[in-house]
Amino acid sequence: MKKNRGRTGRKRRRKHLHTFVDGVNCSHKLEYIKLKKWLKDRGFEDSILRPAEFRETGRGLMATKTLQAGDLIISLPEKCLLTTGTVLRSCLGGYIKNWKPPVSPLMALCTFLIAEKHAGQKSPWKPYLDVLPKTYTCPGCWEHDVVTLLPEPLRKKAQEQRTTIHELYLSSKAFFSSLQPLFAEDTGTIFTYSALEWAWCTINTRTIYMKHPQREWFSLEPDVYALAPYLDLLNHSPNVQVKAAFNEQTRSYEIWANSQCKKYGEVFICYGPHDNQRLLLEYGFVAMDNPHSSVYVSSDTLLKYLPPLDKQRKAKLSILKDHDFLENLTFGWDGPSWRLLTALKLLSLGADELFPS
Ligand SMILES: C[S@@+](CC[C@H](N)C(=O)[O-])C[C@H]1O[C@@H](n2cnc3c(N)ncnc32)[C@H](O)[C@@H]1O
Repeated sequence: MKKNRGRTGRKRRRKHLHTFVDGVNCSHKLEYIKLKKWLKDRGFEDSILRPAEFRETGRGLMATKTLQAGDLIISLPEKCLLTTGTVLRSCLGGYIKNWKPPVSPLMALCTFLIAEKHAGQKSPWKPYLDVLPKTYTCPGCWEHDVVTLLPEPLRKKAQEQRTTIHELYLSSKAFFSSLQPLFAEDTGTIFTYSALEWAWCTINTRTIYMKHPQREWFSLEPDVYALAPYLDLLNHSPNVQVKAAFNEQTRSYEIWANSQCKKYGEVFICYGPHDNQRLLLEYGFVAMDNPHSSVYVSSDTLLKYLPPLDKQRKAKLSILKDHDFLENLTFGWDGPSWRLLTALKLLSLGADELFPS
């Protein structure tokens, strides 16, 4: 009988494979081949990373060799980055410079993404746009009925996110109309609410932090965004550390490993010490085994346990409200946060302690 031919053999082989390979390499797909070529034309030298599908985290980047602390993970030349500078150099630049009141850096980037997506084959950014997600999972994009199922205070934050995008859309309509000379179609059919929602989520979930000097053509909001093709395929892990910054000498955005990553393992970066509520709101996912996990205590819950006959109830609430202490009250792995403890301490003060004579 031939060895390993049966079901047990197949199972064993699969198990053996899984101990080496965490994800399925998808670098052979046409969209990634085109993206790599596009990046190479802009000076990108192939890195040790490959796009892959992972069971736990979806699409991400896989290491083709073991990475040690101190290794360069990726170096993306300035020419590959999409910033407000890119937008100002495009045909949108003149319109942005002439528009009053000035648009925000975020809005300029959203407009650029929508316009380039609309340009299709004609867009020089097509290979990048083709690998961007078609939809996003941030709560601001969820159906209203689904958002109402969320617990407070997450529900309120999700509704605020939706309102933010909606207000941005309404306040930008006139600016979008001003771009009509650039398009054969009615701008109302190009710069739609769903197009803005997609662009807004693209910026909010994928940009790297890169501070640019304040420019007179933009509003005063900080200009700290850069879209970094390919590098933005890196998923988040709260348990890794990397060094990431724009290197003025090499004129490239570089990421350096601070810990080891095994060959064929997923390479992660850390988006910040975020709890799962923040990850869900800003990036549309939650992280397993998140050391920053916390449970939010809504002000309603807090007030439920405040003695109803407390004569100082109104005064205490007013102090907490004025000092913004009715929000972001949490329990973490180490117990109540300092903010929650402070709020609880104030609520449990006796009348003589609250206003000592
Ligand atoms: C910068 S992109 C990373 C690449 C992304 N997975 C992709 O396919 O384009 C950030 C997005 O990746 C996803 N993501 C990042 N880290 C994740 C994780 N640990 N688990 C699940 N999804 C994650 C979230 O959808 C997030 O908004």
